[in-house]
Amino acid sequence: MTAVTTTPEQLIADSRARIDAIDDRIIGLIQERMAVSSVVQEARIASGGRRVHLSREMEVLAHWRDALGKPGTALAMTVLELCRGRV
Ligand SMILES: O=C(O)C(=O)C[C@]1(C(=O)O)C=C[C@@H](O)C=C1
Repeated sequence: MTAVTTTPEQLIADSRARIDAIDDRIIGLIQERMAVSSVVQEARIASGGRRVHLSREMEVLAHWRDALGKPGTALAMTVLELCRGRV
């Protein structure tokens, strides 16, 4: 069997490349979420409703908090702001 040695520098560089790739996927998913969220908001506005739906936002915040703890709530608030603007 051949031992494969990795230097710390190589491990860090490889891991950072993976992190950058993961960040690109997260950004892509957020952009996709923004587009879907716009569809919902525009449909609601077109039928006489408001852009913001607070009880639904509470469900979204709870979902993120349950998965990621308190920082998940802060992250979800930022995601919601990206999706519907500032309230
Ligand atoms: O689910 C909705 O009703 C949406 O409009 C989507 C969404 C979201 O991005 O999650 C955006 C604005 C609303 O205030 C609530 C939630």
